[in-house]
Amino acid sequence: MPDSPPPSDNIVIDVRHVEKSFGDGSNRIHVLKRVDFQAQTGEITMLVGPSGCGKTTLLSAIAGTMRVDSGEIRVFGHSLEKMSGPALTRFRAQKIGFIFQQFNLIPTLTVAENVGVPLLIQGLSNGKALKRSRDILEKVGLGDRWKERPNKLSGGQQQRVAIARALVHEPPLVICDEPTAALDAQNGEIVMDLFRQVARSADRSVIIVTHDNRIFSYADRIARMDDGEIVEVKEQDTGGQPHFEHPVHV
Ligand SMILES: Nc1ncnc2c1ncn2[C@@H]1O[C@H](COP(=O)(O)OP(=O)(O)OP(=O)(O)O)[C@@H](O)[C@H]1O
Repeated sequence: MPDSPPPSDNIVIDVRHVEKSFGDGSNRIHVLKRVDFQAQTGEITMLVGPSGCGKTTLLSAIAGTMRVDSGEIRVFGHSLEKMSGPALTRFRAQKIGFIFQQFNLIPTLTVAENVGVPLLIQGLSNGKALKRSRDILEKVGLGDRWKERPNKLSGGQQQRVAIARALVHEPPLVICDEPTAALDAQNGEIVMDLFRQVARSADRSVIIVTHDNRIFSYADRIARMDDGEIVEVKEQDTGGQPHFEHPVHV
């Protein structure tokens, strides 16, 4: 396949003709079928679609935690396929904050130590990392829980710790899989306002996979996926004042 032209300045994610299958022989399933997808800086992009259509698989490919079979994924103009494993790991640590469905908190560390992990990877001292971790824990409403172990917290509180850890090193790209699933309206609003702040920066971007119809008004762009393909992309005017909906059903 010919090398793609470099993306325009505000395209942060550029996915072209990406395919991915799992399994062999008669068990083989073609999960991503020639996906094309873009996301821009200064925006929240939501990826929606029925369960099993391939959203998490696409997110994992963009996050560089899973290699694809064919096609190309550029993040900030860098082609992920062309990076070696160690280079990809370094790139991810610097550029991307992740929130996955499983919160992946380390049970033996305190809440603040968990949040500080990306800062330690970047070489900050323990003291500075702790201060910044406590600051962001304050913002997600967990300022008083920093010394606890994660298993002492509820599911929604653990989700907020995972969100704090994804944002603490101020990565230019934040990638989230169902970030509000375990959150009540008040905490959902706090978290979405934080994502909104991130996406207000001209050089940052937030991608959210979600089934949560309470948060759709925060999206600048909604990409709908079905059966391994992006079938529709809609731009939304958030009017500067998106708000967390109180749903009839979630
Ligand atoms: N590592 C894997 N090995 C085999 N099959 C997989 C793997 N990961 C995902 N799949 C399959 O790929 C399909 C798409 O899964 P994926 O998790 O991407 O869907 P999704 O749209 O995110 O679903 P949901 O909304 O329920 O989270 C499913 O059929 C799933 O079983």
